[in-house]
Amino acid sequence: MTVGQNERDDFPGEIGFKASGDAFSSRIPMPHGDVLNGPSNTITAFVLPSLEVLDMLVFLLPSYLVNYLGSRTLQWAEVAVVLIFLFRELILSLFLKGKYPPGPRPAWVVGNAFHIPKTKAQWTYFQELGEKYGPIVKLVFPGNDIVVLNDAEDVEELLFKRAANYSSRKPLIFAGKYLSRNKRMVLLPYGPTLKRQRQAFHQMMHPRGDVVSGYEGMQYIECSRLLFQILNRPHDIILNVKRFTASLSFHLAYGRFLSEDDSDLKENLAVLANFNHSVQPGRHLVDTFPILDSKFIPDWLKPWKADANAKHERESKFFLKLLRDVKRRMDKGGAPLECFAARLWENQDKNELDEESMAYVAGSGLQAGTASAAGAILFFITAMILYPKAMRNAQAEIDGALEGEEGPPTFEHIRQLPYCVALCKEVFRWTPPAPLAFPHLCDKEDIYKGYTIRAGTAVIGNIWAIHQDERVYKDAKKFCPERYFQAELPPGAETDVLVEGHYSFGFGRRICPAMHMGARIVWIAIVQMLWAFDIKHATDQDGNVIPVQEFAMTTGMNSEPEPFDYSITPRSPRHAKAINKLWKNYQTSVASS
Ligand code: HEM
Repeated sequence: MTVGQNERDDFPGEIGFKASGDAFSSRIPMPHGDVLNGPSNTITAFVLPSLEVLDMLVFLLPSYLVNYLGSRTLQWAEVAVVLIFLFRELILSLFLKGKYPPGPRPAWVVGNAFHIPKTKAQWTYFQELGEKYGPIVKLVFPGNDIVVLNDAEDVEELLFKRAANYSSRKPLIFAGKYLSRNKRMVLLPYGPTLKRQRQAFHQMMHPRGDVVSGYEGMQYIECSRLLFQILNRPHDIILNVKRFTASLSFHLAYGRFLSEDDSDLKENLAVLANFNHSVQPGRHLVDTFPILDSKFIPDWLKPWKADANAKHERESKFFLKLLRDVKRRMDKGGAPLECFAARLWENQDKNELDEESMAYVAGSGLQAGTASAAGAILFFITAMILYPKAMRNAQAEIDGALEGEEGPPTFEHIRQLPYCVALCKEVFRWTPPAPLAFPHLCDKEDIYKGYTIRAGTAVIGNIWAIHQDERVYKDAKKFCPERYFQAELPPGAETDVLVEGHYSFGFGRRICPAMHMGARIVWIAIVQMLWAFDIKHATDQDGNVIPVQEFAMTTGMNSEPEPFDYSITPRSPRHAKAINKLWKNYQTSVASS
C-alpha cells in the first residue's frame, strides 16, 4: 500500500512541533521542490522478496545437496548456483534498476552490513555516499534495508509531513525485548504504549503551574557547581561537564542531588553504557537474524539472552529504587516535590503506566539528558578554542547586559543576549550531538520521488550532512554564530528560538520530547561559562600552541569531541571570587536538602 501524504497528527502529548493544518512545521524554512510521487509498483512487491529467496537458495543449496544427495551432485549444485546468480542479475537489471534509491552494491546474503564503518563516524560515511549517489541512499541489510536521507527537503517530507508512516522503530530483540522489556521510550514502536509514555513525558516537562522554566532553580544550582568545579579542577573539563549534565538530569528526574559518594553517578553511567553498546548496529546477531530468538532454539544456545536479562535486572533495579524513593519522600509530606518522578506518581492512573514503565520513563529522562547535552557543551568548548572571535563577541555582549551585576547571566537575560542565542544554535548546527538521531521505521510501503521505500525500512535522517549543506549554510564547516543572529528576538520566542533553524533534536513525532529543556540546559551552561572563563588553546612547555583537530568526534548514537588539549582560566580575580561566593551560597541549600 502507498501511504498518503500529510496524514493528520492524531498523536497527543507532543511538544516541539506544531501541527498546522495537515503538515508539521519545518525546523528550517526550505525551498520545497515538487515531490515526484510515482504509482505504487506492484512488480516490486513480488520481485524483491523473490530475490531474497534466490539469495537464500544460493546460500543453502550447495550444502543441502552435498549433505543429502552426496558429493557427486556437487557439480550440479555449482551449475545451479551459477544459473540462479545469472537469473538474479537479470531480475535486478530488468525490473529493479531505478525503483529503489541508489546505493553501494550489496554483497550476497550480508548486503552492505560490512560496508558501514565501526570506528569512523558513520554520518560522514553516509554523507560521502550522498555525494556519490545522490541525497537519498539505500543500503541493504539482511532482514531490512536502510534508507539514509542527506537532504533537509526529504527529511521534511518523509519524517515530518508523512510522520504517520515514519515514526516507528525497528524492533530490537536484545536491547528492546530483553534488556528494556519493551519499556524504553526511544525503542518503542509507534503505538499506544509510546503514546502513553510521551504523554507522561509531556506532563513531566510542565511542572506545577509553570512550564520548563519551573525547573530553573535546580539548573542554577548545578551551573554554579559546574563553574566552581572548573575553577578548582580545570584539567578535568570532560568529567566536570558530564557530572553537570548527569547531576542535573538526576535532579530533574528525582528531585535530589546525586549521592556524594558518586554511587548514583557510576551506576547511571554503567547502565547507560550497557544500553548504548547494545544498540550499535551489528552488535548482536539476533537483531540481524531474529530467527535466532526462536522458541525452538534452547536457551543454552542463546548466551546473549542471559546477558540481556542480567543487564535488564540491573537497570530495572536501579530505576525502580529511584522511583520508589521519590514515592517515599512524597508520602512523608512536606513541600511538594518538583521532579519528573513526582509528576508520574501524581498522574499514575491517568497515564495508565505500571510501576516498571514509570521507572523506565523517569530513567529515560535521566539517561537521555546525560549524554546529548554533555556532547553539545563539550563541542562548544572546542568551538571557543578554534573561533576565539566568537567567544570575545559573546563575552562583550554578556558584560554589556549585566552592567556591573556581580553574578552570571540567568534565563532572564536571554532577550538581552541575542548573540549568545545565535552562538548556542550554531553549536547545535556545527556539531550535532546525536548526528544520526535514532533511526525511524517505515511502517507501510511508500513511494517517494519515484523510489519505493519498503515497509520495515529503517529511515535515517543524517543531521550531520543536512547541517553541512552549503545551499542552506554558507561556509558550513565554519563555526559562525552570525548566520543565526537576530538583533531582536520576536516576543515570546525565548522557548522556541534555540530549537529552530537546525535538526539537532530529531524529527517528526519522535522529536526529542525534552528539546526545550535540553536546549535551555545547554544555553545556560554556555552563557555562564562564557561569563566566567576564557577558553583557549593549550600550549606546550615551549609556549607552542597545541592544535585542536576540528570535527574529531567519537562515533555511536551520541557523539562528543575526542579528548583535546585546552586552557580554561577565570576571566579575572573578580570572576573567580564571584564563582566561589555563588557556590558557597548554593552549597548551604545543597547541604540542607
Ligand atoms: C542537548 C540536549 C539534547 C539533544 C541534542 C537531544 C536529541 C535527541 C534526538 C536527536 C533524539 C531522537 C529523535 C528522533 O528519533 O528523531 C532524542 C530523543 C529523545 N530524547 Fe533527547 N536530546 C537532548 C536532551 C534530552 C533531555 C534533557 C531529555 C530528558 C529529560 C531527553 C529525552 C529524550 C527521549 C526520552 C527521547 C526518545 C523519544 C522517542 O523515541 O520518542 N533528551 N533526543
